[in-house]
Amino acid sequence: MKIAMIGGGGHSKVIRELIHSIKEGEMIACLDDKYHVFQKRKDLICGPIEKARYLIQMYEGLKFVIAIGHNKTRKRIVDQLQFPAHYYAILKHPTSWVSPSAEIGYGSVIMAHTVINPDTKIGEHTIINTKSVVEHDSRISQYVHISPNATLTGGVKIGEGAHIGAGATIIPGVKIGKWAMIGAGATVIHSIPPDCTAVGVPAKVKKVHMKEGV
Ligand SMILES: CC(=O)SCCNC(=O)CCNC(=O)[C@H](O)C(C)(C)COP(=O)(O)OP(=O)(O)OC[C@H]1O[C@@H](n2cnc3c(N)ncnc32)[C@H](O)[C@@H]1OP(=O)(O)O
Repeated sequence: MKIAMIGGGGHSKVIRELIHSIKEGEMIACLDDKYHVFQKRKDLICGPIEKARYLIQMYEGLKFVIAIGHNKTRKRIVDQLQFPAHYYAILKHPTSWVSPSAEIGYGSVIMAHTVINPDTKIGEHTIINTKSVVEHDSRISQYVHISPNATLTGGVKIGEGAHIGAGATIIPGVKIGKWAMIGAGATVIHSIPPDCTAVGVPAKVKKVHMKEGV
Protein backbone atom coordinates (compact mmCIF):
# COMPACT_ATOMS: atom_id res chain seq x y z
CA MET A 1 0.00 0.00 0.00
CA LYS A 2 1.48 3.34 -1.08
CA ILE A 3 1.00 6.03 1.55
CA ALA A 4 1.44 9.81 1.52
CA MET A 5 1.75 11.49 4.87
CA ILE A 6 0.38 14.99 5.44
CA GLY A 7 2.31 16.80 8.19
CA GLY A 8 6.01 16.85 8.85
CA GLY A 9 6.30 17.52 12.61
CA GLY A 10 7.00 15.36 15.69
CA HIS A 11 3.93 13.12 15.36
CA SER A 12 4.87 12.38 11.74
CA LYS A 13 8.18 10.79 12.86
CA VAL A 14 6.20 8.15 14.76
CA ILE A 15 3.77 7.63 11.85
CA ARG A 16 6.69 7.22 9.45
CA GLU A 17 8.11 4.37 11.58
CA LEU A 18 4.63 2.88 11.89
CA ILE A 19 4.36 2.79 8.09
CA HIS A 20 7.79 1.13 7.86
CA SER A 21 6.72 -1.50 10.42
CA ILE A 22 3.75 -2.59 8.29
CA LYS A 23 4.77 -5.25 5.77
CA GLU A 24 2.65 -3.85 2.93
CA GLY A 25 3.34 -0.18 3.83
CA GLU A 26 5.34 1.98 1.42
CA MET A 27 5.73 5.65 2.25
CA ILE A 28 6.17 7.67 -0.92
CA ALA A 29 5.52 11.30 0.07
CA CYS A 30 5.42 13.82 2.88
CA LEU A 31 3.35 16.94 2.27
CA ASP A 32 3.68 19.95 4.55
CA ASP A 33 3.41 23.67 3.87
CA LYS A 34 6.97 24.07 5.21
CA TYR A 35 8.02 22.63 1.82
CA HIS A 36 7.59 25.32 -0.80
CA VAL A 37 8.86 23.25 -3.73
CA PHE A 38 7.46 19.93 -4.96
CA GLN A 39 10.52 17.73 -5.35
CA LYS A 40 12.08 14.31 -4.69
CA ARG A 41 14.42 14.30 -1.67
CA LYS A 42 16.31 11.00 -1.34
CA ASP A 43 13.54 8.37 -1.60
CA LEU A 44 10.66 10.68 -0.66
CA ILE A 45 8.54 13.24 -2.54
CA CYS A 46 8.13 16.43 -0.48
CA GLY A 47 5.90 19.41 -1.20
CA PRO A 48 3.06 21.63 -0.01
CA ILE A 49 -0.31 20.11 0.96
CA GLU A 50 -2.01 21.53 -2.14
CA LYS A 51 -0.09 18.90 -4.19
CA ALA A 52 -2.18 16.04 -2.70
CA ARG A 53 -4.49 15.89 -5.75
CA TYR A 54 -1.54 15.78 -8.10
CA LEU A 55 -0.10 12.77 -6.18
CA ILE A 56 -3.37 10.85 -6.66
CA GLN A 57 -2.93 11.22 -10.42
CA MET A 58 0.67 9.96 -10.15
CA TYR A 59 -0.04 6.91 -7.94
CA GLU A 60 -3.20 4.86 -8.45
CA GLY A 61 -4.69 3.62 -5.17
CA LEU A 62 -2.59 6.01 -3.09
CA LYS A 63 -3.74 6.41 0.53
CA PHE A 64 -3.22 9.42 2.79
CA VAL A 65 -2.76 9.82 6.51
CA ILE A 66 -2.89 13.15 8.34
CA ALA A 67 0.16 12.87 10.60
CA ILE A 68 -0.65 15.84 12.85
CA GLY A 69 -1.39 15.41 16.56
CA HIS A 70 -3.51 18.58 16.93
CA ASN A 71 -7.16 17.58 16.49
CA LYS A 72 -8.50 20.85 15.05
CA THR A 73 -5.67 21.02 12.52
CA ARG A 74 -6.37 17.45 11.34
CA LYS A 75 -10.03 18.35 10.87
CA ARG A 76 -9.17 21.58 9.04
CA ILE A 77 -7.01 19.70 6.52
CA VAL A 78 -9.60 16.97 5.96
CA ASP A 79 -12.27 19.68 5.37
CA GLN A 80 -9.93 21.50 3.02
CA LEU A 81 -9.03 18.44 0.91
CA GLN A 82 -12.61 17.11 0.59
CA PHE A 83 -11.36 13.61 -0.31
CA PRO A 84 -13.71 10.60 -0.07
CA ALA A 85 -13.19 8.76 3.24
CA HIS A 86 -11.58 5.71 1.58
CA TYR A 87 -8.68 7.82 0.27
CA TYR A 88 -7.32 7.64 3.83
CA ALA A 89 -5.44 4.64 5.25
CA ILE A 90 -6.16 2.87 8.53
CA LEU A 91 -2.76 2.18 10.13
CA LYS A 92 -2.25 -0.40 12.87
CA HIS A 93 1.14 -1.07 14.42
CA PRO A 94 2.00 -4.80 14.38
CA THR A 95 2.43 -4.79 18.19
CA SER A 96 -1.10 -3.43 18.81
CA TRP A 97 -3.99 -5.74 19.69
CA VAL A 98 -7.20 -4.83 17.90
CA SER A 99 -10.20 -7.06 18.59
CA PRO A 100 -11.73 -8.55 15.43
CA SER A 101 -15.06 -7.00 16.50
CA ALA A 102 -13.66 -3.47 16.84
CA GLU A 103 -14.49 -0.97 14.06
CA ILE A 104 -11.93 1.63 13.06
CA GLY A 105 -12.63 4.60 10.79
CA TYR A 106 -10.56 5.75 7.80
CA GLY A 107 -7.55 7.93 8.55
CA SER A 108 -7.14 6.61 12.09
CA VAL A 109 -3.82 5.39 13.48
CA ILE A 110 -3.30 2.71 16.12
CA MET A 111 0.16 3.06 17.63
CA ALA A 112 2.54 0.51 19.17
CA HIS A 113 1.50 -1.58 22.18
CA THR A 114 -2.11 -0.38 22.27
CA VAL A 115 -5.05 -2.63 23.15
CA ILE A 116 -8.48 -2.16 21.59
CA ASN A 117 -10.98 -4.60 23.04
CA PRO A 118 -14.25 -6.07 21.68
CA ASP A 119 -17.21 -4.10 20.34
CA THR A 120 -15.47 -0.75 20.37
CA LYS A 121 -16.05 1.81 17.62
CA ILE A 122 -13.41 4.34 16.66
CA GLY A 123 -14.26 7.18 14.27
CA GLU A 124 -12.24 8.69 11.42
CA HIS A 125 -8.91 10.53 11.79
CA THR A 126 -8.50 9.49 15.40
CA ILE A 127 -5.16 8.75 17.11
CA ILE A 128 -4.88 5.88 19.58
CA ASN A 129 -1.42 6.68 20.83
CA THR A 130 1.36 4.50 22.21
CA LYS A 131 0.46 1.99 24.94
CA SER A 132 -3.07 3.26 25.51
CA VAL A 133 -6.00 0.96 26.28
CA VAL A 134 -9.53 1.21 24.89
CA GLU A 135 -11.75 -1.25 26.73
CA HIS A 136 -14.81 -3.13 25.49
CA ASP A 137 -17.91 -1.31 24.22
CA SER A 138 -16.29 2.11 24.13
CA ARG A 139 -17.30 4.66 21.46
CA ILE A 140 -14.67 7.09 20.24
CA SER A 141 -15.75 9.71 17.74
CA GLN A 142 -13.78 11.34 14.91
CA TYR A 143 -10.71 13.64 15.29
CA VAL A 144 -10.04 12.35 18.82
CA HIS A 145 -6.55 11.93 20.30
CA ILE A 146 -6.04 9.33 23.03
CA SER A 147 -2.54 10.16 24.31
CA PRO A 148 0.14 7.67 25.35
CA ASN A 149 -0.66 5.40 28.27
CA ALA A 150 -4.26 6.63 28.71
CA THR A 151 -6.84 4.06 29.84
CA LEU A 152 -10.46 4.11 28.71
CA THR A 153 -12.37 1.49 30.71
CA GLY A 154 -15.54 -0.25 29.49
CA GLY A 155 -18.37 1.62 27.77
CA VAL A 156 -16.70 5.04 27.72
CA LYS A 157 -17.89 7.63 25.14
CA ILE A 158 -15.50 10.22 23.71
CA GLY A 159 -16.99 13.10 21.69
CA GLU A 160 -15.60 14.51 18.44
CA GLY A 161 -12.23 16.22 18.69
CA ALA A 162 -11.69 15.48 22.38
CA HIS A 163 -8.09 15.07 23.57
CA ILE A 164 -7.36 12.67 26.43
CA GLY A 165 -4.00 13.57 28.01
CA ALA A 166 -1.15 11.16 28.65
CA GLY A 167 -1.79 8.64 31.42
CA ALA A 168 -5.38 9.75 32.08
CA THR A 169 -7.92 7.16 33.26
CA ILE A 170 -11.63 7.25 32.52
CA ILE A 171 -13.91 5.03 34.60
CA PRO A 172 -16.69 2.89 33.04
CA GLY A 173 -19.64 4.52 31.31
CA VAL A 174 -18.32 8.09 31.52
CA LYS A 175 -18.89 10.49 28.60
CA ILE A 176 -16.38 13.14 27.47
CA GLY A 177 -17.93 16.04 25.50
CA LYS A 178 -16.87 17.25 22.04
CA TRP A 179 -13.53 19.08 21.84
CA ALA A 180 -12.92 18.67 25.57
CA MET A 181 -9.32 18.46 26.83
CA ILE A 182 -8.54 16.05 29.67
CA GLY A 183 -5.25 16.86 31.42
CA ALA A 184 -2.35 14.44 31.69
CA GLY A 185 -2.76 12.09 34.66
CA ALA A 186 -6.43 12.94 35.30
CA THR A 187 -8.88 10.39 36.67
CA VAL A 188 -12.30 11.08 35.22
CA ILE A 189 -15.16 9.75 37.38
CA HIS A 190 -18.03 11.98 36.12
CA SER A 191 -18.99 12.95 32.58
CA ILE A 192 -17.27 16.08 31.26
CA PRO A 193 -19.13 18.72 29.18
CA PRO A 194 -17.99 19.79 25.70
CA ASP A 195 -15.42 22.54 25.00
CA CYS A 196 -13.68 22.65 28.35
CA THR A 197 -10.43 21.56 30.01
CA ALA A 198 -10.70 19.20 32.98
CA VAL A 199 -7.74 18.20 35.16
CA GLY A 200 -6.88 16.37 38.36
CA VAL A 201 -7.92 13.41 40.46
CA PRO A 202 -10.87 13.32 40.38
CA ALA A 203 -11.04 15.46 37.22
CA LYS A 204 -12.79 18.82 37.51
CA VAL A 205 -13.46 21.47 34.87
CA LYS A 206 -10.69 24.06 35.05
CA LYS A 207 -11.39 26.16 31.93
CA VAL A 208 -14.27 26.70 29.51
CA HIS A 209 -13.01 27.22 25.97
CA MET A 210 -13.78 30.21 23.81
CA LYS A 211 -15.18 29.46 20.32
CA GLU A 212 -11.82 28.56 18.76
CA GLY A 213 -10.96 25.99 21.50
CA VAL A 214 -7.77 25.64 23.59
C1 LIG B 1 3.36 11.85 21.96
C2 LIG B 1 2.66 13.03 22.59
O1 LIG B 1 3.28 13.95 23.06
S1 LIG B 1 0.97 13.03 22.57
C3 LIG B 1 0.44 14.49 23.38
C4 LIG B 1 0.15 14.24 24.83
N1 LIG B 1 -0.20 15.52 25.44
C5 LIG B 1 -0.68 15.62 26.66
O2 LIG B 1 -0.88 14.66 27.38
C6 LIG B 1 -0.96 17.05 27.05
C7 LIG B 1 -1.82 17.15 28.28
N2 LIG B 1 -1.93 18.55 28.62
C8 LIG B 1 -2.06 19.01 29.86
O3 LIG B 1 -2.13 18.25 30.83
C9 LIG B 1 -2.14 20.54 29.98
O4 LIG B 1 -1.49 20.93 31.18
C10 LIG B 1 -3.61 21.07 29.94
C11 LIG B 1 -4.09 21.01 28.47
C12 LIG B 1 -4.54 20.26 30.80
C13 LIG B 1 -3.70 22.50 30.41
O5 LIG B 1 -2.92 23.32 29.64
P1 LIG B 1 -3.23 24.91 29.66
O6 LIG B 1 -4.59 25.14 29.11
O7 LIG B 1 -2.08 25.57 28.97
O8 LIG B 1 -3.33 25.27 31.19
P2 LIG B 1 -2.23 25.81 32.20
O9 LIG B 1 -0.91 25.16 32.02
O10 LIG B 1 -2.31 27.32 32.13
O11 LIG B 1 -2.80 25.33 33.60
C14 LIG B 1 -4.04 25.79 34.11
C15 LIG B 1 -4.19 25.24 35.50
O12 LIG B 1 -4.40 23.82 35.43
C16 LIG B 1 -3.37 23.11 36.17
N3 LIG B 1 -3.01 21.94 35.38
C17 LIG B 1 -2.59 21.95 34.09
N4 LIG B 1 -2.41 20.68 33.67
C18 LIG B 1 -2.71 19.88 34.71
C19 LIG B 1 -2.73 18.47 34.86
N5 LIG B 1 -2.41 17.67 33.84
N6 LIG B 1 -3.12 17.96 36.05
C20 LIG B 1 -3.46 18.79 37.08
N7 LIG B 1 -3.47 20.15 36.99
C21 LIG B 1 -3.10 20.67 35.80
C22 LIG B 1 -2.24 24.12 36.31
O13 LIG B 1 -1.44 23.84 37.43
C23 LIG B 1 -3.00 25.42 36.43
O14 LIG B 1 -3.50 25.50 37.74
P3 LIG B 1 -3.73 26.92 38.52
O15 LIG B 1 -4.67 27.71 37.64
O16 LIG B 1 -4.32 26.51 39.81
O17 LIG B 1 -2.37 27.53 38.59
